[in-house]
Amino acid sequence: MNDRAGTLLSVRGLTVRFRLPGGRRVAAVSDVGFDLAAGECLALVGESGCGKSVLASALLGLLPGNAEASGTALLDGLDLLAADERTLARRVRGRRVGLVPQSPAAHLTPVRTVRAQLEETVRELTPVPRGERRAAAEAAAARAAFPPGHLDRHPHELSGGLAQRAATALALVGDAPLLLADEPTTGLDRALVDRTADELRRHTDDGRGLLLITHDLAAAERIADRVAVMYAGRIVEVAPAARFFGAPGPRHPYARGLLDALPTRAFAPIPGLPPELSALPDGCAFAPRCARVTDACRTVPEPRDGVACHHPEESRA
Ligand SMILES: Nc1ncnc2c1ncn2[C@@H]1O[C@H](COP(=O)(O)OP(=O)(O)OP(=O)(O)O)[C@@H](O)[C@H]1O
Ligand code: NI
Repeated sequence: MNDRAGTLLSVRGLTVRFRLPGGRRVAAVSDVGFDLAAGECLALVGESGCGKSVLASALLGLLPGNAEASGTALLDGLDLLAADERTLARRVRGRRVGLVPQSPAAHLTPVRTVRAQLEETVRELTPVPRGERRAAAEAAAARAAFPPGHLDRHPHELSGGLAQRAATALALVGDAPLLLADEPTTGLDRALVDRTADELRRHTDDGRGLLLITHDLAAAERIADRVAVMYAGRIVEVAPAARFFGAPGPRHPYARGLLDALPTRAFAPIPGLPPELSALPDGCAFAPRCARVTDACRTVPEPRDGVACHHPEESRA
């Protein structure tokens, strides 16, 4: 599942800064790099405000006007960060990158039925001739396990779970090789979280790459092949999910703290708060909260073996 030869998305040096009035700058994403293969799910986890959604917006060319992005993000040879809006609109969004949104209810158009929205998206994104759009829309619904009997309903007539499936069906219409899911399970109960996660996994097993953005570590553990942990705009650890959630466990002190904070584990929160991204300290951003801090932490650690820390926990494999 980690077939490097099948790399679908390759991100290097991705950095996003927001300019604020008064000359302040928000370092939302800093020097992020990762690869994602076809058929692979990479979970991007980290506390609220660490830059996950900004990273996703950068990949989709949907950053607001006060943002500056640099770096590269190659998807099938096309640099998403260098592409112009026309290319992104015509060739990328929906066609090469399917977006499973954070809040499906907000993403769906309230005044139109699910069927109408699916058919419209089929018309926009695929060459399917008019007479076959109805069948194509029904096929997309089926792929997302959306029940055909509910196709003629409006979004407000759907449960949270069905709204999520409708949004996923829309994301699947263009048969994009990369799926980007930003908090797809927010607001769902545990059973629905599991089901939604399993469905996303199924679309990954069909050969798509899935970037799953979530702060739900249980969902990440359930379906991810690898986990990337973000802190204050940087990826501080990337590890195979089995090693991260099992043995030897996370190696970055922040990543270990995230897992230890889970109610199902030690239930011990990390002391302190993440830094303001408009006033990042020099050096390692986690140092002020880290029990293992040393003088070396005054510089930003370079990632080594998937961990950006001057004193990672030893691999106990
Ligand atoms: N348009 C903007 N202008 C200035 N700062 C912004 C803007 N959009 C986002 N930010 C800042 O960028 C940082 C990263 O935000 P982001 O939404 O990516 O966090 P996140 O990790 O997705 O959090 P959550 O889990 O809550 O969704 C935050 O500090 C946020 O305030
Ligand atoms: Ni977010």
